[in-house]
Amino acid sequence: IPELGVETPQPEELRVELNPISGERPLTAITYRIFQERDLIRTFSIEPHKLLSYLFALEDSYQQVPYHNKLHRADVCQSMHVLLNSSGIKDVFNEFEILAAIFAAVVHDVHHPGLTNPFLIKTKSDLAILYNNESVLENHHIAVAFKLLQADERNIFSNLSAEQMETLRRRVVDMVLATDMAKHKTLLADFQNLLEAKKMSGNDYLTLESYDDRILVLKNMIHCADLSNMTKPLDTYSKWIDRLMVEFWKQGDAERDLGLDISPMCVRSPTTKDKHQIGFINSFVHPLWETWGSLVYPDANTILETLAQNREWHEASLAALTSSTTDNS
Ligand SMILES: C=CNC(=O)N1CCc2c(sc(NC(=O)Cc3ccccc3)c2C(=O)OC=C)C1
Repeated sequence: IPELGVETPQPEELRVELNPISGERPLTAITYRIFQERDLIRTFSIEPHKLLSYLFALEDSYQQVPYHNKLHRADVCQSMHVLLNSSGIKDVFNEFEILAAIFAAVVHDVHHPGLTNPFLIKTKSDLAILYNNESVLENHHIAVAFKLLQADERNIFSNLSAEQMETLRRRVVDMVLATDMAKHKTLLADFQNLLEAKKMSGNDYLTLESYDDRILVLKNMIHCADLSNMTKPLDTYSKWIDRLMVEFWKQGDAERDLGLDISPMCVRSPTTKDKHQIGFINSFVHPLWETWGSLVYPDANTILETLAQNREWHEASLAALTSSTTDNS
């Protein structure tokens, strides 16, 4: 498969043509490139025009929300691509698992309404009724992703056997469901138990035999990719937070208008952003990345340092805010 996806006598002209697409279509550009780099198109005889049609449809299947949009999906897809190459697990996963992992990352938030599961549940939304309050958003993302595959011109897996398709679907469902924040504590505890057991067995590299052990690592990997904003350099990280806070504050306004309790991170106040980030990093992000860091040691050391610095930045910013408010109080 040529670098630009199609044979051309004028690669430079085509590259100029394609650039605006990668600007408007970051998800398609990034995902297509990753499929190429990992040779997935050739290995699974994926027809390039079907891959582009599917990615375009995926990119166009979204609601106008500031954070949970195609940029976030492109970001998680790229982060997954990097995490799959971490030392200690680089040669663990086979091409089928890699196909499932990249696909799960690119579809994991498709058609996200910009609202949280607790909100959808307490407002008795159609989605919560449809999915019986169980991982409401995540079930929706998976259903939309596979619905889009049903059109023949978008079925990128048409050359997989029925059995391969069944296993791929199982893996994608397992990974996307694992991005539900409500599953975090169990997912991380199982991951820590697995690593403890492996350490006890003494061999220094990770050997994963069972489907359950293998998918458990991939579930934690996509969960890490989904919560990787706080491990990025501050200027990138703060751009993500600003997008997310707009989404949360809009939800807070809706909760207020509906006479519902306002979720803590949706309260419009100067200290919410810092308080929520500090709490979220302490309860979810640091424990998860510390465990991941022990699996891929020393690959995640920089990430863990950046995470600590970002948390300190919020603590300093909160201290400055609260001292200034106490000053003039
Ligand atoms: C750039 C910074 N990013 C963040 O601060 N977050 C990432 C996304 C997120 C939260 S808090 C939260 N969600 C909630 O806090 C609501 C909730 C609480 C408990 C169970 C399920 C949902 C989410 C979220 O939904 O992402 C899903 C992976 C915090």
